[in-house]
Amino acid sequence: MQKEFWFDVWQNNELGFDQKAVNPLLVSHIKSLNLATGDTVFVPLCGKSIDMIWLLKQGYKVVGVELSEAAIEQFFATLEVKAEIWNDRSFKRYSAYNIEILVGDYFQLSDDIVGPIDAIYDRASLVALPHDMRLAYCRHLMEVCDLAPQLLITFDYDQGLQEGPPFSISQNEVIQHYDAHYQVTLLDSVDVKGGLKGGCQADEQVWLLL
Ligand SMILES: C[S@@+](CC[C@H](N)C(=O)[O-])C[C@H]1O[C@@H](n2cnc3c(N)ncnc32)[C@H](O)[C@@H]1O
Repeated sequence: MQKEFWFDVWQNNELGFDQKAVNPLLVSHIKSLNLATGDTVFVPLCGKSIDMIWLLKQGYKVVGVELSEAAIEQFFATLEVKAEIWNDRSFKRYSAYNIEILVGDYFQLSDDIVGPIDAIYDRASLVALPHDMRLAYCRHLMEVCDLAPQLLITFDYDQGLQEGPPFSISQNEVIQHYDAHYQVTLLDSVDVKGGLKGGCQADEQVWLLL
């Protein structure tokens, strides 16, 4: 998926992935990360996810990265907070009380740009990328976050029935990406109500990486 694809998605408002309510798997399983108030959660490929507002309300700091500045302008409008904005190397940094969003290319991040991270929350991020980008995405995530614990949400469905994104990620694939570095546990698997994109049967799965 090239950058232009995502810029078009935001420009054309094709936001089927954007949730109107907080992800129930996040709410049910955040406790598995054993976070303390004030800990920092990294949200890669964050879009304008409402889950970030929920994380802030739980008392966590949030660091996100997102290609689309339009998404981040919409996010801060929803949050009803005015961000300070400045240029930080190849990123535009949007900053307000407990939240920092880096607008730019995830693959250009380094650990000193991201800062210390206590946990990673990946929802609709790994699954947004085609197979050839996912290996680089996972390696980069482990590098910039120094193997911080992770809550990962994926979809598992018959890729032959429907094109991504979101792409189907099998149990084997999660293990291939992360098993050498983390203890990988499948916490829950739920049927997507009404199917994915209004049709295809799919399971939404939540993984704990410790
Ligand atoms: C499917 S959306 C998911 C957004 C968010 N995680 C959510 O749950 O709503 C994927 C997002 O990744 C962003 N994105 C794709 N490639 C990126 C990259 N290389 N760097 C930063 N953001 C990227 C897109 O602009 C898009 O907002």
